[in-house]
Amino acid sequence: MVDDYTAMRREMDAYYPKSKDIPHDLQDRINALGMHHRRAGNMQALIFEAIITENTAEDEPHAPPIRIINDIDDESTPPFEFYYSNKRWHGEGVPKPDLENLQGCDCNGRCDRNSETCACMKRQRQFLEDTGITGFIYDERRRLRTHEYPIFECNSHCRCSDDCINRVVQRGREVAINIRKTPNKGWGVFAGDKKIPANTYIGVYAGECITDSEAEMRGSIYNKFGRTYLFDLDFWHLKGGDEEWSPKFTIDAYHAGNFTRYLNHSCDPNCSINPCYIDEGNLDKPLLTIFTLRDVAPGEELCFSYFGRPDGDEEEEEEPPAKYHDAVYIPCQCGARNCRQRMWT
Ligand SMILES: C[S@@+](CC[C@H](N)C(=O)[O-])C[C@H]1O[C@@H](n2cnc3c(N)ncnc32)[C@H](O)[C@@H]1O
Repeated sequence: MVDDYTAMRREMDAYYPKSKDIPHDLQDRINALGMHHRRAGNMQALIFEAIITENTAEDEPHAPPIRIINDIDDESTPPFEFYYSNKRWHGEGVPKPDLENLQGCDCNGRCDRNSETCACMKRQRQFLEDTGITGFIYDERRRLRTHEYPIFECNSHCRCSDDCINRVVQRGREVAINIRKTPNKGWGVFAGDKKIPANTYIGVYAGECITDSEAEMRGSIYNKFGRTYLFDLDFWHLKGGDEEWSPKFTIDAYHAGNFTRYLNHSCDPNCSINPCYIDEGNLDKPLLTIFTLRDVAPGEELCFSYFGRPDGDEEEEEEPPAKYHDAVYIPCQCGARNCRQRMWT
């Protein structure tokens, strides 16, 4: 199955999704119904779950189905305001995926973690120098060996096999998760019935890739209703020591996105966000990939820190980037012992 899937991806090299093509017909029809119909019992949850399965069957063939659960109030599903998708949709002014500068490896079968010649290994090694890690960033069980470092997976130009150890994010989600209503943070993402081990891939923060100026404009609209799904492509390895550097692109999961748009903030997060490159040679456009930082118990909520990884300096309050000058502060409801008590949205 994975073999077929990767072959299909290779053929589709030339195709990339664009924001203007995000389907919205179903969302429009459902939103046109009266509130009575939109809240009718479990029907909505079944439709929502079916849409998720249908829209993601190709790119996460091993994923257990996602359940929508609400034992808090009578809102049967999150609002039907977005197109459910694991893909990245390219907005106006955003360059298409750079496949010309994408280098593949010439390995046979699975890439060898001790190889001296694997091009993907060499590229990865450049970015792991200060960690002391040799080999790929994944271990034999496909778990992440260090967090918040750029991940360079084998790609469509590589000769290695589909079961190569350096292909993890591209295989799609394999763990069970549910979207569940929380008492005080809206909807959230929770582990399914099984424990999720530390360093496991959870999902990709999917959505529209938009320019910095578009993000600023959308940010001030979202701030008015106190809910934002913007995530800047802002990582240390892109700055190269340049104090003036600012992110060129932002991911907006408002119009299109997947379950990761429901990940809430925690001051003591159990997940991290990591930049990852697969079929993209442009360093400014990594995928945002979510991995567990520690073992997650069955049914536990999955959260990441909206302010980057806590560095232990609790006195230091992170400020929103200058472009989100009208960001709104709200009380943080994460409940962690080290909670900063407030967050910006
Ligand atoms: C990306 S959305 C997360 C999903 C959101 N709960 C929902 O129902 O759509 C971010 C929003 O969730 C809420 N949120 C997330 N983490 C929170 C926290 N720790 N405390 C309070 N609200 C939170 C805020 O309204 C924030 O703007």
